[in-house]
Amino acid sequence: MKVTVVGAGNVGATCADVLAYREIANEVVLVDIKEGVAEGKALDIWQKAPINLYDTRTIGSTNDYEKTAGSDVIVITSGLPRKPGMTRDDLISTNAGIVKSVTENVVKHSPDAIIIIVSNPLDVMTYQAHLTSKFPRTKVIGMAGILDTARYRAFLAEELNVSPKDIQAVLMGGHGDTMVPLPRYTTVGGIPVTELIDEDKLDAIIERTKFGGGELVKLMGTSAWYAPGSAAAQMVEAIVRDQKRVFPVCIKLDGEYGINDCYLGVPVILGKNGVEKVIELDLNADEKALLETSRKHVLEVMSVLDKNA
Ligand SMILES: NC(=O)c1ccc[n+]([C@@H]2O[C@H](COP(=O)([O-])OP(=O)(O)OC[C@H]3O[C@@H](n4cnc5c(N)ncnc54)[C@H](O)[C@@H]3O)[C@@H](O)[C@H]2O)c1
Ligand SMILES: O=C(O)C[C@H](O)C(=O)O
Repeated sequence: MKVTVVGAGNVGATCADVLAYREIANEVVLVDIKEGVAEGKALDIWQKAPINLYDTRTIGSTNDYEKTAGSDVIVITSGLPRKPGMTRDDLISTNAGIVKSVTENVVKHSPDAIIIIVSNPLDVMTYQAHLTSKFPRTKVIGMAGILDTARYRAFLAEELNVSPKDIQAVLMGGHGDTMVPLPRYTTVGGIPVTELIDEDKLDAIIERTKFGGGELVKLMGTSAWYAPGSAAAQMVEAIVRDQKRVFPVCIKLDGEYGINDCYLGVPVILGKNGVEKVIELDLNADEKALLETSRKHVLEVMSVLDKNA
């Protein structure tokens, strides 16, 4: 299997590294616009292979998309990250242009690939890539839900002093402050989380999760990469190994949850065909209201992209 990662910055290089050392693909091509950066990082990852014992071939390219030809999966991480004081939506004008031109280049050389978007604002960049590629909606999807859910699970594991491995959860909606955590679908080793934690503590964890990206931007002056890069690699793994994993993934909704033409995170089954099924949960009135707020927010940002098109 061949995987291309566009953007050899913090998230892209981390994703390529995870794909290599976990041998998720046979070949990983890392592309960046900055001269030599992708080649250098790909070479560094390759030189780690004899130490960490893997044989995934990593290749770097400065804007030469010939090298990406025939990729099975493409991960797009190119674009600006936010700085303290910015929202993800502030990145739209710069990143929409980058995602559009990168998508044009990758689809030319890999017409059958599945595209995973990471660049922000995530839901709207997924829209951009879908518009540009004209691929089916099930093959142009965004990574955010795995990351947001991981943050929620990590905070819960810390609070309950249990292994993060035993926490299962679902988060829905846009990748932003309006994301929709679902305590009703959160379990700890099969036990509903609400039986193990006070309501006010759970509410505080949900609030922290919603602003989890911003917390890291404030600490580091730029956004996170270890968890995001690993989350994108986990989506690639589900596809190339046809694992049928159940993950929250951003996709254009086509009637599911009574929503049309909006890109939102929802639980799906992910396998060799991309999104193989959107899972429709029976949301209660409060959960539906939160999802509606999230939908309205994403639609507003989508309309900025439409105006600038
Ligand atoms: N979806 C998520 O959950 C999530 C999580 C973390 C980061 N992000 C987003 O991912 C993006 C990348 O973040 P980062 O921390 O890796 O940033 P970064 O600045 O470290 O890396 C971005 C890279 O993209 C490259 N690039 C820019 N234009 C390009 C083009 N036209 N072609 C190829 N490469 C190009 C840059 O040269 C740079 O190396 C940001 O938009 C960030 O907001 C999303
Ligand atoms: O917060 C950001 O700007 C990056 C990313 O979306 C994240 O959640 O870490």
